[in-house]
Amino acid sequence: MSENKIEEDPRINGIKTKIRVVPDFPKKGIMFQDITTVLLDPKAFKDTIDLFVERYRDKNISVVAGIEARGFLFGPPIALAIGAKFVPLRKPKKLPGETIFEEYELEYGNDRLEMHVGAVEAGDRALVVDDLIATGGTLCAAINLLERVGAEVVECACVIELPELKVCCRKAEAQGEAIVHACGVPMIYLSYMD
Ligand SMILES: O=P(O)(O)OC[C@H]1O[C@H](OP(=O)(O)OP(=O)(O)O)[C@H](O)[C@@H]1O
Ligand SMILES: Nc1ncnc2[nH]cnc12
Repeated sequence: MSENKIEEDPRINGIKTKIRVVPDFPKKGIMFQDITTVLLDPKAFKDTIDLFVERYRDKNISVVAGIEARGFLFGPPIALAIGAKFVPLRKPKKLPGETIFEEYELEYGNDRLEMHVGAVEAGDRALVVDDLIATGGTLCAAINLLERVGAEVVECACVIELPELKVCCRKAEAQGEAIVHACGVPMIYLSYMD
């Protein structure tokens, strides 16, 4: 996956230094990557958005789909800057209209993503945005939702990739499990934790 990292840009290191790592949250053994500390620094936050906007502004993206909750922080400014609509992919029972859903497993539990019927149409060109990829289960659920209604998922964009779980992703990929790359969608990320 390293070929998909935005390499060499001096802004990346600045962003990376603003990510706070909290051990044993939300439960023992998890090294939680906290992006709220990036949001406290206007330059790091702007650099994060700009890096994605520079990559996607000429890719004819018609919809940015943001994953609840942290994809809602990065997705809308990217959507506004590239002139795309923003569609929230939400956790269960939050959307008031008719929805479709996908279930998935997390590093620390199970969950489900829902999307409003009609928000994304066949032929839409989609970018999926989240703060972090761990196992890829969440992104896969998002991709499935978008593809079920006929959208083309052009790429997934995350700020952080977890290196220890990347190994799991590669293993899963080799075994042909349904992870992000098995869905056939390229993924870009800015920074992973050393
Ligand atoms: O690659 P995966 O293993 O699927 O994990 C990544 C997902 O986990 C986190 O969200 P979380 O489910 O903790 O929800 P939150 O943003 O609402 O806290 C993160 O923001 C991603 O959405
Ligand atoms: N280690 C982690 N830090 C922050 N968000 C996560 N989502 C899944 N694993 C995570």
